Amino acid sequence: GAKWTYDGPQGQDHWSQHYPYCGGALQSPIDLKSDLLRFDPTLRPIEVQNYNLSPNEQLTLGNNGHSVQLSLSPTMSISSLRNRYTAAQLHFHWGSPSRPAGSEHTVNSKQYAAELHVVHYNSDKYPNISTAVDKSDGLAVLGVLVEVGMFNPAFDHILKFINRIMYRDQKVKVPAFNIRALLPTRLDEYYRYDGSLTTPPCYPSVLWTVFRNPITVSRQQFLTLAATLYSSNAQDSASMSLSNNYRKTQPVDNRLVLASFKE
Ligand SMILES: NS(=O)(=O)c1cc(-c2ccccc2)cc(-c2ccccc2)c1
Ligand SMILES: [Zn+2]
Repeated sequence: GAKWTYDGPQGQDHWSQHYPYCGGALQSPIDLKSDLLRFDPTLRPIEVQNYNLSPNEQLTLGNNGHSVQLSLSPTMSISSLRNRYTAAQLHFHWGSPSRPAGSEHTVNSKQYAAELHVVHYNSDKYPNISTAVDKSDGLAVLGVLVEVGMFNPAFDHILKFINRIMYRDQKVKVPAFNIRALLPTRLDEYYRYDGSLTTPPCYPSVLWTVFRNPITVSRQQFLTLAATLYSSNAQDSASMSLSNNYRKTQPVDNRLVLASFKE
């Protein structure tokens, strides 16, 4: 579709001109405010299957001009939801080298350095992700907040190849690794709400699970993520850095935001 950006004339305040859902209801991300949350004791720990991929398997790491994304094996899934959701891809949103604040969801207005999204589709109901992407029960995304702290060995399985996909539309095959190591230790503490894709076309088709506990990456790892990629392609004379690729928080309106834990 038409090209969109996070800032400027095609920036997020204008997305709804070409993508009407972006101006509609059930939009993501949101600010996860304590006084909005409702503790829900029926929310079970998230259970994932086959996240521990073999290094013999290869995944595609790519720069799509808006994020760095990694294709995932269709053997991976979330098994603890009403339907089975099969993994499709993961990608990140981040700030900039000078401002390590680029998460999409915020917690009591605190913005984290970055955010990881692991995108799954309802494979009980839909044959593939393209048919699922605009259905109200189509997608389930796991959101992981990222803060700067201890070095993260799992994150390096992606970072060590990032200089091969500096420009838009570049892709590279990489060895698979244990994707579970990118998630926080505790999968029983999370926020849950009905929302949308945080990029155009902003379909209100996502069951959001944002884990309470962030993962950490080292400052050097964050800088590598935030300072290496371009949103322009290799031929473009003027290179545009890929940074601050996060959508601002959206109105919650009368949505219920659930928590699987008591504060
Ligand atoms: N941020 S997100 O989780 O809502 C999201 C989901 C999907 C997505 C991916 C596959 C199937 C269905 C939805 C794609 C993107 C995306 C990010 C950057 C550039 C373009 C698209 C973002
Ligand atoms: Zn995302």
